[in-house]
Amino acid sequence: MAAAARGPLPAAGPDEADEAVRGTCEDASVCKRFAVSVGYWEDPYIQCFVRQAKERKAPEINRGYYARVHGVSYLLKAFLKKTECNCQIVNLGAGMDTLFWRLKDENLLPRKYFEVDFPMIVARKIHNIKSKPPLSKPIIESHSGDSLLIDSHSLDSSRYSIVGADLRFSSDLEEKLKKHNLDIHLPTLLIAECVLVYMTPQQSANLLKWAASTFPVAMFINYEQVNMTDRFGQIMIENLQRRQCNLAGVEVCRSLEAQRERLLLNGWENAHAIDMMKVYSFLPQADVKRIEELEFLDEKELFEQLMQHYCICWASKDSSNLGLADITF
Ligand SMILES: C[S@@+](CC[C@H](N)C(=O)[O-])C[C@H]1O[C@@H](n2cnc3c(N)ncnc32)[C@H](O)[C@@H]1O
Repeated sequence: MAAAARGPLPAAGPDEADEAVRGTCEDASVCKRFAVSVGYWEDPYIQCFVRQAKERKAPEINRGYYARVHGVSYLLKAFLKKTECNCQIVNLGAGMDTLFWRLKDENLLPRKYFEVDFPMIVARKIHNIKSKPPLSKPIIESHSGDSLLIDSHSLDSSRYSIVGADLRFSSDLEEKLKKHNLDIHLPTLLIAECVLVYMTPQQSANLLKWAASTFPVAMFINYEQVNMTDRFGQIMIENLQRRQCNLAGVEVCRSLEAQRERLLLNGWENAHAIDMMKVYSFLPQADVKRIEELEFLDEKELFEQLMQHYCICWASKDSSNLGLADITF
């Protein structure tokens, strides 16, 4: 994490602000692509969405992404196990995420996998899918029934749908997802990876409330910033503001307790929030040994600070007693 540059912070208008938020999609996929190229984890699909990063990413960033991908995947697989894949996943603000293809390779596809992002991001993702057989073939293979619907703004197959919508408007979101055969009675996992922080606390509360009141059996996984009121957090905020990117929801990212409380206040139960240093301490020792040998990490203190400023939060609702409340690291 670079130190903050000096000078006044420019203000962004609403369109510029949304454009800057959409730009974070690129940041996430470029960082994941770089970490994959160094060997942190395997993902043959990410290269279909992003060319190799021009600049190297620092080892602390790569390790952080490893813990993020591993942490989200650990909870997700626990959910798939509890539901025996008889479920659906809704990935909110999915960007260029490759989870659908990775789950298919592992024979772990849910009954249906949905992704939502801004229409412009969705159009970009669909363009890639249409032009790259390693992406389109698995969708065609997993599809059954009527013809697969794919145009420049949405994709609907029997196992995978991509929907263009603004998550700040949950009624519009529900209508669009239902057109793609969302089944509110199926156990549902909602994932938000670095997404809620770009909405105001009221908007993310509406989204969380909508999800909690719509799905009787569900789990929510949220990965994002935490402990943002200290000096390190302020530098992170300033660095993003310099790119016109405003963390509208940063107030909820003040502490682990605030993150947990938000889930409870908006209709979720069994809520947990842990920082990424803790997640790192839960990684299997063999994995830690392998990734720590990949690159020399000079800035141990910086790595620890970075990891203390991101967290994974999860919560569930379980009227069918599937045991979702037991899911933990
Ligand atoms: C930091 S990126 C993360 C992408 C992906 N979740 C990942 O981890 O690779 C944030 C994503 O959320 C999307 N996003 C943010 N606010 C949104 C909103 N209000 N409606 C739809 N998508 C949104 C952005 O377009 C972007 O793709």
